[in-house]
Amino acid sequence: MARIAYFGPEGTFTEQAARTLAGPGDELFPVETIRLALAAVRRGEADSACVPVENSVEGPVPATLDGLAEREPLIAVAESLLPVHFSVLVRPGTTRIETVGSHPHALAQVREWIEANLPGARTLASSSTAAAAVSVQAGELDAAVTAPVAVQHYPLEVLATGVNDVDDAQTRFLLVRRPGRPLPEPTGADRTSVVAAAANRTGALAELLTELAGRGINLTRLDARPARGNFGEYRFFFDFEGHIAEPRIGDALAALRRRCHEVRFLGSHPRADGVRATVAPSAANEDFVDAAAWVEAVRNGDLA
Ligand SMILES: O=C(O)C(=O)C[C@]1(C(=O)O)C=C[C@@H](O)C=C1
Repeated sequence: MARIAYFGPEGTFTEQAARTLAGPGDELFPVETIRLALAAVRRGEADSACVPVENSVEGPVPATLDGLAEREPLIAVAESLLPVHFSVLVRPGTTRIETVGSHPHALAQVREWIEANLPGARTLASSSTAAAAVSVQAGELDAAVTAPVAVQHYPLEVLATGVNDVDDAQTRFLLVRRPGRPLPEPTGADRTSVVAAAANRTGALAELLTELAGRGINLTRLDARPARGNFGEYRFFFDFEGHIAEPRIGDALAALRRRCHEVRFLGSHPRADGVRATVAPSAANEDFVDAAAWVEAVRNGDLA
């Protein structure tokens, strides 16, 4: 039985994602912020944490990226992809809506709906969608933009549902744990994540990308976040197809390690969408194994 901390309170999208990732008998508990969910794992109060990492409309979740790049390392061992549809919840009997709250990622995905349907309402950021529902219940907000399941957790009414501006929006969530145990096995449909700090000079990022491209590795995400030390210095977050157990991926990670003053491995795990890696010609794992065997044989004086 594992204890899984999730970005709560109850009724968030993250709770739904955590339920898809939990095993039978696992115990889930809500934590107020992404930072605290990661801290619970670092402190050993949780075996793993479920946190959002990227949304197809609003992009990366900065608190998760920064939280994984700093302090003791954590490793993503699984992911979940959820369709994101929003409801607007109000207290029963509400007739006037002056304030609408939600997580900033959620507010950004319903901007057009609010402009068209609640003109003049002020939007206010909450720590999560469900935290906004708690504020509505407490009378601090008039309406909350939440996951449809939130209405099952709070004594509120659905004013409208399906209010998202983009129909097929999705959010990807990670299950992270401390290092020190074997990684998930490669499946052929895996994602590897790293964060790297390159030197602040011409072409440094291009060189890293060339290391990946030259090994036929397909990127699925690239984000930059301030390194927080010197203004203008950035950390780069790379997600790409493949698993560190594969020779071409191991080879690429070794190259990033050589080129960067800081590289942190953030995990290799199966992709939730099951998309198998596309491998460029001459970049298959067998090609790497074959080429390494040839070099070894030449070194030994057996071949020329
Ligand atoms: O607040 C929640 O319900 C969350 O799980 C967070 C979060 C996010 O960070 O993107 C998850 C999915 C939605 O895109 C909106 C909010």
